[in-house]
Amino acid sequence: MTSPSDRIRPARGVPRRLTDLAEAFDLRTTGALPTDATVGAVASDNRAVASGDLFVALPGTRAHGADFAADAVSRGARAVLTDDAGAARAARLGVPVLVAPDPRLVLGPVAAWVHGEPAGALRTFGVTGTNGKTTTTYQLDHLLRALGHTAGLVGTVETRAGDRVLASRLTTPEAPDLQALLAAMVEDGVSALTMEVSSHAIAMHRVDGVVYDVAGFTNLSQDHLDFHGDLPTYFAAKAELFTPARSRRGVVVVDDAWGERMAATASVPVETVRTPGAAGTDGGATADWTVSDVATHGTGSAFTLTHRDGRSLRTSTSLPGGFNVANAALAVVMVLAAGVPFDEVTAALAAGDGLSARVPGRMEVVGPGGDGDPRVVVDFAHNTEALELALAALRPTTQGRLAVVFGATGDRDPGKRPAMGAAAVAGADVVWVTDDDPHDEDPGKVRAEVLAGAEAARAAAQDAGRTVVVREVAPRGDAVRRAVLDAAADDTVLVAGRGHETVQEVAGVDLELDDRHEARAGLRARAERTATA
Ligand SMILES: CC(=O)N[C@H]1[C@@H](OP(=O)(O)OP(=O)(O)OC[C@H]2O[C@@H](n3ccc(=O)[nH]c3=O)[C@H](O)[C@@H]2O)O[C@H](CO)[C@@H](O)[C@@H]1O[C@H](C)C(=O)N[C@@H](C)C(=O)N[C@H](CCC(=O)O)C(=O)O
Ligand SMILES: Nc1ncnc2c1ncn2[C@@H]1O[C@H](COP(=O)(O)OP(=O)(O)OP(=O)(O)O)[C@@H](O)[C@H]1O
Repeated sequence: MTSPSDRIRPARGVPRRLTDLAEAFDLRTTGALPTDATVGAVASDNRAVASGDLFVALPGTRAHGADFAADAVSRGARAVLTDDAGAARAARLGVPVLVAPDPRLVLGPVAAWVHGEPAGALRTFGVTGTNGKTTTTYQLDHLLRALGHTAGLVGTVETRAGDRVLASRLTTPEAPDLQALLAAMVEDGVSALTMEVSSHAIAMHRVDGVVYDVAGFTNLSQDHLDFHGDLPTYFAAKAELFTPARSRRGVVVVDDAWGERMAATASVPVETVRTPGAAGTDGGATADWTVSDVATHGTGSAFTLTHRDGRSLRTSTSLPGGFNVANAALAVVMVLAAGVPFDEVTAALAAGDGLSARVPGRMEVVGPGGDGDPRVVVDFAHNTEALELALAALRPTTQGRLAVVFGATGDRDPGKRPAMGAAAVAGADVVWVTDDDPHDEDPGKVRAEVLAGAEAARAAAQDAGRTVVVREVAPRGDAVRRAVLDAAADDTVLVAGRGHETVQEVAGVDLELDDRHEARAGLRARAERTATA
């Protein structure tokens, strides 16, 4: 995990006058601004402040940024931008104070202005959706590099600016970090940026100040309702991305009603993509792009992508499952929507072995199976739909039993816990209920809510003549190792929910926990058991 002070900043920059800033954004000041006062960057967390920064003190749910303004000034902040409440507390710090009614609303445009609007110097792609953002951005990054771009990537797993890499704290960074990152990318010669745009980020104005050349939409299902309240509000947050203030063009997967609604409500030009996974539609006749002829190809799938004007290409993705065909198709169409010529994209796909990016913790094969061992796959699925799809993706290539190890996140979305338990029983033969990230919630209580759904589904499956084994094991490391040890040679074990994550937050303590490491420990224990048998 990185701390707020870890951020990628440009090495050079043109300091901007505070008087120009106050005028450009119509900011009230609590006194005369020195005409020579300048700022070179922006920070909204005191721990990230460097000399010459503007510190933006935001009101929050847990604190007001003004609580940290004195420390920010001691770290070299040249001025404070805040609201009226913050201004009263920052007044005696000996630096200019600028006031905005809602500083979070101006934070993005101010940070972009201070850094010289860096997004304008990049080809920019933003991907939103409940599931598939990380996978799609990695595939986009892979294709942009195959096209010769120096590509930048921002998302849940990591932030890459050319050769600089930083582990991510948020899926979508706060505006000061994002704009500094974009400025550093421009400085490093990055020509194309791909990033995940979470619904939280849109709702909290983190990406204000960026107009994406192309915005992509994967899908919408139940998640994060503890923040958005309900699905229509969650949808509305994502729909914001497909407006002229935030993007120039859009590409929308219309495999479900939410996708069709996104395409219909977008106020920017949109191209639609439909795959054979489309539920309850007319099979794609009305989509701009249609995926067809999906076939197993190595560990993933080959597929054909055809436009209504007849243009067609055949390519592949290395990641299994129909949903990864949708992610791959979305990535290709987003690049085409950016104006890259069709034949250049076709050639780059051929040269780059299709969409073959390895996405950390997304259907990551830790043990391929064979030599007496089960196949072991680690995935990030942590909501009901993702779990269903991940299990469905692995079932066709599982000769024996399909086992799943998973839990539900504490302090988030309790409504989805029984449904995840039921989804696991519906899709697997052996279900190991364990912990995910409990955060500050009692892990046993979270497991019990998941088990309630699992047990009900298990009883129903038994009545229908299908036996499913449901077990509860904690802590998570034990559950992963036991599932791998318990599996037969022709089984598959899916370890779902945490993917690439290496830290488990338990009651405020960050514990080292990497599912891939635990899975490999289980495979080693099998080898030792065989050796001593
Ligand atoms: C719901 C949400 O997103 N909250 C974010 C929000 O919190 P907040 O407005 O309540 O702020 P606060 O924590 O009260 O702090 C107030 C101000 O004081 C500042 N501060 C705070 C502490 C300190 O020591 N120094 C300091 O300067 C903060 O930077 C902030 O400006 O602003 C904070 C500062 O940037 C974020 O840390 C916090 O993200 C929390 C940690 C979080 O968990 N966010 C998750 C839900 C999130 O954003 N997830 C999405 C992905 C979702 C998905 O698709 O899975 C993401 O984009 O990562
Ligand atoms: N297009 C899709 N539709 C449904 N499920 C998907 C899709 N793509 C991936 N998944 C499933 O969702 C999980 C998360 O995928 P990924 O990390 O790419 O999505 P994400 O939107 O970035 O998730 P998060 O917002 O939590 O970071 C995967 O591990 C997989 O199980």
